[in-house]
Parts: sequence; C-alpha cells; structure tokens
Amino acid sequence: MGLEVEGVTVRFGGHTALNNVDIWAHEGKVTGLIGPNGAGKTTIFNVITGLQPPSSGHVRMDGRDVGKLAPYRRARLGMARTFQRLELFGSLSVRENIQVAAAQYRRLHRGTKETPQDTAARLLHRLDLTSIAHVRADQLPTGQGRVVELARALACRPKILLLDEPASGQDDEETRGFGQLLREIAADGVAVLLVEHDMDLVMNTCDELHVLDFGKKIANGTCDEIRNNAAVQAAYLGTADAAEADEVLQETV
Ligand SMILES: Nc1ncnc2c1ncn2[C@@H]1O[C@H](COP(=O)(O)OP(=O)(O)OP(=O)(O)O)[C@@H](O)[C@H]1O
Repeated sequence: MGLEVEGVTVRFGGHTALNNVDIWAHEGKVTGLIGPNGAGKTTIFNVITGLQPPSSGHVRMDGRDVGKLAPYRRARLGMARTFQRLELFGSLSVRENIQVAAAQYRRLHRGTKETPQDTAARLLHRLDLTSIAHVRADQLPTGQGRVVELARALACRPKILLLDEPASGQDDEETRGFGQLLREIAADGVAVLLVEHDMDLVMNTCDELHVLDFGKKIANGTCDEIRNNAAVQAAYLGTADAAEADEVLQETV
C-alpha cells in the first residue's frame, strides 16, 4: 500500500517534461526521487498532488485512482506535501503554524479526539521545536523552517508524505537529524517520497530510489544499486565513461 504513479506523461507545448513514468512509494519506507536539474521531479510532485494534470497516466493512493480528484480531496485522503520554497505563514508563530494545520485536519475529520493545541504540543516536542514555539515563522533560519514545515505536514496525519528538497538551507547536523526523523515517520507506517539533491541525506535515508533524467525514468533500485548504475552516473556527470563517472560520483554521492 502507498503511492503508485503509472505511465505518467506531461507535455508543456512541444516539450515533454515527463515521458511515461512509473514510480511508487510504499508505506513504511522512505523512497527517494532523484535526477539532475530539470529532470521532472517537481512536475511529478505536481501531478501526484493534483496541481498539474498529466497528458496521460494514473496516480493511485492505496490502490484507489485519485487522478480525477482535486488537490484538496487528495489531501483529505492523506496526502501531504512540502515545497521547495518554504510555504509557512510568516506572521504566525511556530506553534500557530502547526495548530492551524491541526485545526483544519480536525474540522475535516470529525472523529479526531486530540485537540489542535495538543497536536501542536505533541509535534513541537517530537520534532524538538518547543524552545522556538513562540518565534514568528518569518524570523526562522531556513533550516528550522524546514522542520516546522514537516511538523505542519504531520499535523495532517498523512499516509503519503511528499518532500521537495527539504534539506536545502539546512546545515549538516540539521540534515542528519532530519533524515533520522524521516526514518521514524516512515516506521510509523507513512509512505515518504523524497526529492532531494543532498546525496548524503538521500543515501543515508532512503530504502529505494527512482532516478529521472530528461523526463524519463532511467533507473530504480537500492542506494547501492543506484550508486553503481552506469546510466545514472552518465546522467549526473554527462559522460558515458563509467570508470570516470564512478570516480566523480564516489566523491559526489
Ligand atoms: N509550467 C511549465 N511550463 C513549461 N515548462 C515547464 C513547466 N514546468 C516545468 N517545465 C519544464 O519541465 C522540465 C522539468 O521541470 P521540473 O521543475 O519538474 O524539474 P526538476 O527535476 O524538479 O528540476 P530541479 O531539480 O531544478 O528542481 C524542465 O525542462 C522545465 O523547464
């Protein structure tokens, strides 16, 4: 169970941004989606969440085709996303940002017992944000903002969590902590799909990877398999010389 994307194609005028792409993210796992700039990673997130209608293909959540559903209806079914650019409510505090999301969730899921205040307190504690709970979101360094965005997504109790470059703006220590959090969130039964350029985070956190290049899926496998894949090395380095690529990739990855 989790997320399945099957045969998705997206055309922008004459440009094919995604070409018959299949990817998946299983519950309980962190799945990475990587590829060079312009490979189509954000476009596929937009297709999954319903912001970008595909020219063809299917998106399924727990086996149900959600391709015709508006973004808010997919969110109601348990899809949450963070964005490349932070999308916090700048004038609200960290606590309020989480509480607003929790209140919205509770409004839509009437059986929810936990109050938004308690949800916020629980997530502040779990994500080690209690000491900055009162700080306005627009006063936060980006690295902390990323964790608040994650907390806000978790307030919606997602089954599928899509993260678009969550490590950008984080220092090495923050990124390590973030990776650990993602592992814990997946262990709670969430399907985590991670788009990320920070290869340390990807390789230390993901159970499985999909690789896109120029809108096509060129590889899928474990981190070790992907590290040693000649097509991936060539895509990242623009060379078909596997030996040369391998040398540089060992330094990059
Ligand atoms: N709305 C759009 N109209 C036209 N072309 C687009 C549009 N959105 C994306 N593209 C093009 O589609 C391709 C895929 O873009 P996308 O942003 O999905 O790549 P990406 O893998 O997320 O890149 P990055 O790692 O730089 O964020 C690129 O060539 C991009 O220029």
